[in-house]
Amino acid sequence: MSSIISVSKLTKNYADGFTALSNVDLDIQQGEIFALLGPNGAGKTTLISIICGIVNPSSGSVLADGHNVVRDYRTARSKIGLVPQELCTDSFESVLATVKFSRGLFGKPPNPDYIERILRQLSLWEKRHNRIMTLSGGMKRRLMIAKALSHEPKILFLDEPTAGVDVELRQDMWAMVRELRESGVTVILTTHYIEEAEEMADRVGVINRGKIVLVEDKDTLIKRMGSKELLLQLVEPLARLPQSLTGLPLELDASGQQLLFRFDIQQGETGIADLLRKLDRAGIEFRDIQTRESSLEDIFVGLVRDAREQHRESGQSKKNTGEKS
Ligand SMILES: Nc1ncnc2c1ncn2[C@@H]1O[C@H](COP(=O)(O)OP(=O)(O)OP(=O)(O)O)[C@@H](O)[C@H]1O
Repeated sequence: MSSIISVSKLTKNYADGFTALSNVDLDIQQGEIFALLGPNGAGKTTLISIICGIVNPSSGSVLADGHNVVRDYRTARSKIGLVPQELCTDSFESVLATVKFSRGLFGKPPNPDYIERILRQLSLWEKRHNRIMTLSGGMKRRLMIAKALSHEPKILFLDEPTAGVDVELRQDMWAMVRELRESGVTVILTTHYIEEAEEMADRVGVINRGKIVLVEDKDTLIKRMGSKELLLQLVEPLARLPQSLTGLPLELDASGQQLLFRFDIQQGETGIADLLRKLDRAGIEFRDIQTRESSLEDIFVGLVRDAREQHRESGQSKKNTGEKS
């Protein structure tokens, strides 16, 4: 698969001096659903806004379908559809008129067949003559997607597509996004719902304090979710793992007093019996044993916390050296 969006060394310093993005590298593959996760203020909207040409980067570059979003703005922007968080439409217009108008803004010639196809796909065709103010909340959200797709973009950004939406409508949205992917559109969504990323995404990226801290295949993350940890408190601390235990998914913590063994609960054979035999043979005794399950939520929270601590530490060391943070 090739990259349809390529973000390279992207930094954004706002006018007040705040650095919202710092040296971000990210590649989105053609035809995937990519979920961008991050806590409030992490930089998700800033990143999307730069890719969509709404905000100027301070340094670095973004290519959308091979076109530089600053130097070749019009062509790059025509490849992208953006569904913002807020519903913003003229409520007196009809559904059909507003979608046609959006297409016209990109200088595309009329294509009634295409407009009909997307309105049918989004279950809005029957409502095409309705004024927007008469639509339900769910229909208005679908209309925002129809507007974003009106100029036949290859890439669709969905900013918090299901924020404040009920469970049923959320599932409809998920089904629809999958259909869009089937039709060849690359979808990038931001979300606060880990469950949503889990349900929909092919890959997941985590952003925190303007830095990408993880990009990973969702199935790999799911596997991690299915993994459990076994913690063994040792009677005597170890300086290092003995040779007979290397090659196992086993880690010795910095104090040398705790062993962490990771295993997959979905596998019939966990490897615990083998581990215990090997510990016994190596003469390693433990006084306590605990199991712990890690979820995607844990992984996410852990990543964000680690990044926060690193940030604090680097701020501290800069203070110590008198450097500005
Ligand atoms: N125009 C601006 N001037 C100064 N700082 C800004 C500006 N826009 C955003 N910021 C700051 O940049 C940081 C990132 O904001 P951004 O909106 O990109 O985050 P986000 O991840 O989308 O957050 P949320 O999930 O809350 O929407 C925040 O600390 C925000 O206050």
